[in-house]
Formats: sequence, structure tokens, C-alpha cells
Amino acid sequence: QACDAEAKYRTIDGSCNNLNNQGIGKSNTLFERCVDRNGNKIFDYADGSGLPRAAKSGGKLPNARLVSQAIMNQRLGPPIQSDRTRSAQVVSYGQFLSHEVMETEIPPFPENDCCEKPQMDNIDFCFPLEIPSNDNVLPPGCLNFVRATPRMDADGVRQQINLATPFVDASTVYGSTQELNDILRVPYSYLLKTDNNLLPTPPGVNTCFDPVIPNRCPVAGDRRVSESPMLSVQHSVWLREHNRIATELHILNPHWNQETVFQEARKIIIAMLQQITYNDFLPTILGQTTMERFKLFSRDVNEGVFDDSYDPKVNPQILDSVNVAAHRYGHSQLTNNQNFADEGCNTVTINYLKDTFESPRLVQQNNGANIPFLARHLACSASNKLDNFIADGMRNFLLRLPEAPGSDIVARNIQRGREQGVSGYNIWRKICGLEPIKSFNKFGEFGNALKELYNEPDDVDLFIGAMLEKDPGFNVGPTFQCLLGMQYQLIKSGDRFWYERPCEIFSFTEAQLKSIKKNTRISKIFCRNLGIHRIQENMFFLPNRKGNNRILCDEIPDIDLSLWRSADVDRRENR
Ligand code: HEM
Repeated sequence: QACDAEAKYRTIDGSCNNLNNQGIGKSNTLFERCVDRNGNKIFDYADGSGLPRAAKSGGKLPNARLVSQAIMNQRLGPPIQSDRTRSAQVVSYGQFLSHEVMETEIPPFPENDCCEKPQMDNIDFCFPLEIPSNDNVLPPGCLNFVRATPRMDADGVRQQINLATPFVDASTVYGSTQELNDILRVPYSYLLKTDNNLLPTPPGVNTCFDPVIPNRCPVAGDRRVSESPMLSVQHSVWLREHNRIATELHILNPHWNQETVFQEARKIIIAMLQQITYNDFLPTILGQTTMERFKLFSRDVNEGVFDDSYDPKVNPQILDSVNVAAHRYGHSQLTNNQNFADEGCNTVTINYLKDTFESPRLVQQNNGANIPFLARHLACSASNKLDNFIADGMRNFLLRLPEAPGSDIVARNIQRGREQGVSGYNIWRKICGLEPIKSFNKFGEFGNALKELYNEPDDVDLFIGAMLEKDPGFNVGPTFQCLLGMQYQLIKSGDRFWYERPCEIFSFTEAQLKSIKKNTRISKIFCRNLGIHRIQENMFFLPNRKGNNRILCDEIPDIDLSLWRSADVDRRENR
């Protein structure tokens, strides 16, 4: 089917964003690989086409759990690992954003058990983790790990599927397929479905553990919605914000039809997400210099409102290295707690991360009464530092529901990189114009530990090498700054519907765009939708005495929706 070049709104599945090739940016297409100067894709499978990466010598790479234990155990780090400036909201928004742009298709587990014969030996499907006999937490032996669903490319090389659209297009809110969008919407209405103002729970959905009502798990635009309670909070906030904006637009424009109200609200939600992501969130991870180097900031409103960064030659698809490693930097910022905080920022209930994976209980209890308490925890408490020490909750107890033992996120990240044929750390340093590390002692404090594990520096896995890098501004290290900077530049310049674009049928008016750029605050969105009364204006940073103190929500600016009172949209509708 041909694309409608005059369409005012994006498709739900990202197709037709690029009018030269309607599949570019669509959900359910292949992750991208970087190419070398000769146009060859960069990857590293042991057999050149699909067997997990091996050591350069041809032998095995070190056991992933051993690497995790030796390099990323929180006990190897200082007793206090909190970040001085970043809040837990940075972590949670980062997780939400990573789900916004990618979801690898993986056959479901535990339904598929790679520790059972005969599939255990089927390397096309299984790549189980091996827990060494001296492990002090996880039971020695086999731990389940299923390989990502393969799709062979034209050269017969194994590739992986991104089920999400790579754009920052609120697919976490609206879904990445029309089919899911239809489930999420109230039929013939501008509203998204809710369940007592909470995420909707259609009957019979049993994709989570321990819901308040059996078989009533929340559904959202992304199916990992219950991975952690704080992630469910992000989903809940944006769901409510859509319904709030849509209701306002309907009041302002009673002559608009339901579909117009829905799509206009969706367009505003997407613009807010793009504004927050590129101006407030990414700088907290990449730092000012990298933001400028990759031209990630939106145009400063004092210099002009519109900006045209679109390049139809750019493919926004997520790179393999970003999927298996760079965007997983956030695993190191997680703390072991998901507490409740009161209006005064005091912790009133301690909840452990390890008890909450894939369980919506905390957000569903008492009709969602805990949600503001979780949200205040996000605003009031510190994230963990970006470094190579990962909270035990993630490294020893991950996915331990419905039954122990848990798993290890670090071992999984390593194993995932290898099974997807993602090249080793030094290859990415070279791509990023950084000097490859040729001697173990150049890795600093953990050089000796690495030497014990790997044969040579070129064998070191990307996630490990890059997480050991240090940045003077306490951001992710230079390799991840480069990979994430590059990726977010592709996502921005490869998006025909980018919110700052002028002179298009879908463009905002100058006044609307100005209001979005000047007045969008994640703190205000939390205030408006969760009944919070006091919060710091920049929720990604902790409240402090130097200008980011907690203030009344009323003092935080807001988008002026009256600018959407218009006759523009209906002229087209009534044609
Ligand atoms: C409590 C919070 C979190 C939990 C329980 C969690 C858990 C997981 C799990 C189980 C996987 C799949 C591992 C695999 O088999 O490959 C994963 C993948 C991933 N995680 Fe997390 N994670 C959390 C937070 C975060 C944060 C804060 C970020 C980034 C800021 C992040 C970024 C990613 C990315 C990019 C992937 C790959 C997604 C894909 O395959 O498409 N996660 N996480």
C-alpha cells in the first residue's frame, strides 16, 4: 500500500515515516549494524554467520557470570554508591526511554527452558548461562538463557528483530502496532483505556506475577510495563497525561471529531517526550560536550523556534551495540530499593527491588494510592553512580519471581552481546575514534581481574570495557557517549515528524511549538497527574539549595493548551 505523503499524523507502527522507503523506522524490523569503509556490516559470530562470538584465538570467551562476579559485584565498590546529583527519576526515565526505542524479540521464558534437554544443546535456540561451582549466591549449574529470535539477512547472517519503533514517538504509550493500539484505545473515543485511572487490566492477562486480582496484569504500549514498579509509574503518568490533554482539547474544540482529538493529543505527547528527552534527560547521561558534538539539543527558543534537522537518507534504527550494551548503562544506576516517600521526602516504607520484578502489586494496591509515594521516591532519592558496580538486586536476584533462583543482569548483558554477534569493546573504541586498549593494565584498577579472565584485551566484551571507563563529568564513559550520541542523532535526524520541523502539514504553529519548548517539564507532568504538591523543577536532579529546591507545583510552568483552540484541523477533516 502506498504511503499518504500528506498524512498529518505518524502511523502507529512507524511505517511511512520515510517516504522513500516505507519500512525504514517501522516496528518489527531488523536492528542495524554499523558498516565499515567498504560498506561491510560489522559483527562477530564465531562461524561468520550465527554462532555466538568466540575469543580471537578461536577458543571460548570467559564465563559470563565469572566476569560479572569479578568486575561488577557491588561489594567490590565503595560502601556508599549514590550519585551526588542525579535522582532516581533519571534511572526510571532511562528505562522507559530504552523501551520507547527498542524491544528485542526473544522467545518467552520460562516457557522455553534452555536448561532442559534436548533444546539445551540446540545452539541456534539456546545459550544457557553456566554458574560456576564456587558461586556464593546462584546455584551452580545451568541457568536459563534463550537466544533472541533470529532472522537471516540476505547474506545469510543472523540478525535480531526490534519489535518497537526506533523513534521517540510515545510507542510505550500507544503501542508499536495498530493491533495493540486498538486494544489500548477506548473505541470511538479520544481516550486511552484506564482501570480506575490506573493502567488498564483486561481480563485474563497473566503476563505478570502477583497482581492484586489474579490474571489482571496491566497492559500498555510496551509489554515490559511491570518490569519494575517505578517503570509502571512512568507508564501511568503518560497515560493520564494523554487523557488529560485529550479532554482539554475536546473542551477547547468541541467541533473536532474524536479521532482528531486523539491524534492531536498524541502529537503533543510525542513532542513533550522529544523535548524532555533531548533537552533535559540526555544531557544528564551524556554531558554538555557530547550533546553539542552530536547536535542533540533542540534549537534554543531565543534563537528561533523551528528547526529542520530531517535527512531522509538517515536510518533511525537502533544499532546492535546500543541494544546489547550502550543503552544498558542504566543497570548500574539502579539501587536495591523502590521505596515510598511522603510529601516531606521522608522514606515511609522500604521496598526491595528484588521483590518487585514483573509484579504490579505495589502500583495496583489500594487503587493506586502508592503511586505518588513511589513518584516522590523518584524525585527525592539519589540514583546510584554510573560505574561498574551493579546492585545485588539486579546481579543476583533478577527475575527471581515466580520462583528462585534469580538471574544476573550483567551476565545476561554479556551473553546477549555474544549471542547477537556484537563485536568486542576495542572494535567500538576504534569506530568511535578512540585508541583501542592493547594492554590489560591500561584498564585501571580492574586490569588484573580482566587479565585473569580474558586471553587478550580484544576479547573484552563491550558492556564490560565501556562500563570500566571513567568520565570526568561522571557521565557514561567516552565509548558509550559516542554510541548513544550517534544513536540519538540518528533517531532525531531520521524522523520526518520531528517536533521542531517547520512548513509541513503536520508542523505545530510557532506559538504552540514555543510553548512546548519553553514550558515542558517532567516535574509538572508528575504534579498534574499524581496529586503531588511540591517537587523540584528539574526532577532529573536532586533537590538542592543551589537553585533546584522543592517548590509548589503551581510555580512550575505549563504548556498553554489554549493555543490549540483552532479551526485548522477541522478544515481538513470536513473536506
Ligand atoms: C528495575 C529495573 C530494570 C530491570 C528489572 C531490567 C531488566 C532487564 C532485563 C531482564 C533485560 C533483558 C536482558 C537480556 O536477556 O538481554 C533488560 C534489557 C535491557 N535493559 Fe534493563 N532493566 C531495568 C532497568 C533498566 C534501565 C534503568 C535501563 C537504561 C537506562 C535499561 C536498559 C535496558 C536495555 C536497553 C535493554 C535491552 C532491551 C532490548 O532487548 O531491546 N534497563 N533489562
